[in-house]
Amino acid sequence: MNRIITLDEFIIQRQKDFPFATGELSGLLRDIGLASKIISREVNKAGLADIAGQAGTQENASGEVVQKLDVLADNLLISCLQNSGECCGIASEENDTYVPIEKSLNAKYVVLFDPLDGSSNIDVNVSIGTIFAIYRRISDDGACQLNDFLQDGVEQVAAGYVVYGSSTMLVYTTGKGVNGFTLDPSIGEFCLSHPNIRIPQEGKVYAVNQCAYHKFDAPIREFIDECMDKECTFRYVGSMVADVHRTLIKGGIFMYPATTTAPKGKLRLLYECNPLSFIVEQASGRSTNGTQRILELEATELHQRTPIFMGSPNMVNRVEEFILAANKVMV
Ligand SMILES: O=P(O)(O)OC[C@H]1O[C@](O)(COP(=O)(O)O)[C@@H](O)[C@@H]1O
Ligand SMILES: [Mg+2]
Ligand SMILES: [Mg+2]
Repeated sequence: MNRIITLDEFIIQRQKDFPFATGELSGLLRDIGLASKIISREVNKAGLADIAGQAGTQENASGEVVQKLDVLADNLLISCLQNSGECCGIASEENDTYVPIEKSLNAKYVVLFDPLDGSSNIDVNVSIGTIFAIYRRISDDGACQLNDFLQDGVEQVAAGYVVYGSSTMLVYTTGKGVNGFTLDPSIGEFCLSHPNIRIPQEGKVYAVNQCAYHKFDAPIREFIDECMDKECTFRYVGSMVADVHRTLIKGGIFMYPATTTAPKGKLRLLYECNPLSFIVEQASGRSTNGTQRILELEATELHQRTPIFMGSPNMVNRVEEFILAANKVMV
């Protein structure tokens, strides 16, 4: 039998890569690993009455319907992030504003997350996920401040996602490559299954909400037309985590462009786009809003949205060429 490397063991091993690390980040990653195991257990019961369906008539900060599992995952992450005492505050897609962690107000890190991504897929038993980003606080000691959360994506210290699919997988980066761990339910441990993930440089799969085709700008439609002419494969789960995970492993492009009805796109910069862009770039892929690198976009509000194009360099470069050409014509 091959030697099993658990997530906890891997995190401890990797601490050696950071000579001045004192173990705080490792504590946070372990907290997130624990929360993910509990969320995974609950997701596996998603069809059962007390977990299924909407959380009353509640809407989140973006005006979207909230599912019971969204609330459960949000609460679980907040409570597990208090374990190690290394997190001074969190910001979540489900909360209007950031939440200081009273027990560890002076801690060094803040964590931002989308507790359950793709939640409209819960009730139809399709893959969903959790996305997280960790930043070093920039304010002095004491309660965290808004600017601790409004940092550029390039400042991320670590980021990752968990996909609750045919198996549960946790994938993360601390800026030195990307590694993936599969949850072995029989021992309750995430085990290293995908070391040093690299995205295929030449992809042939495109993922986009094709129904919105007529609402996209002309260059995006031209790119999609070209994908169809070239007989690229089309895949779209409708859970960003699952679509990006497939893109990372098989290559291709995931896009959520601006539309005439959502001129800033749908996906959230801080909770979805930045962490997944950090992972994709660390796996040698690319991520852009069409004209600018996602990780360099200025964050001005917690629930900011951005269009996004991410994945294999050949396909991201190509969609950028269409956008650039259209912008030149306009000038
Ligand atoms: O239904 P659409 O417009 O294709 O949107 C799908 C996108 O919305 C999301 O579900 C939004 O995430 P949440 O479920 O966390 O709100 C993404 O995961 C997905 O990529
Ligand atoms: Mg989401
Ligand atoms: Mg969500």
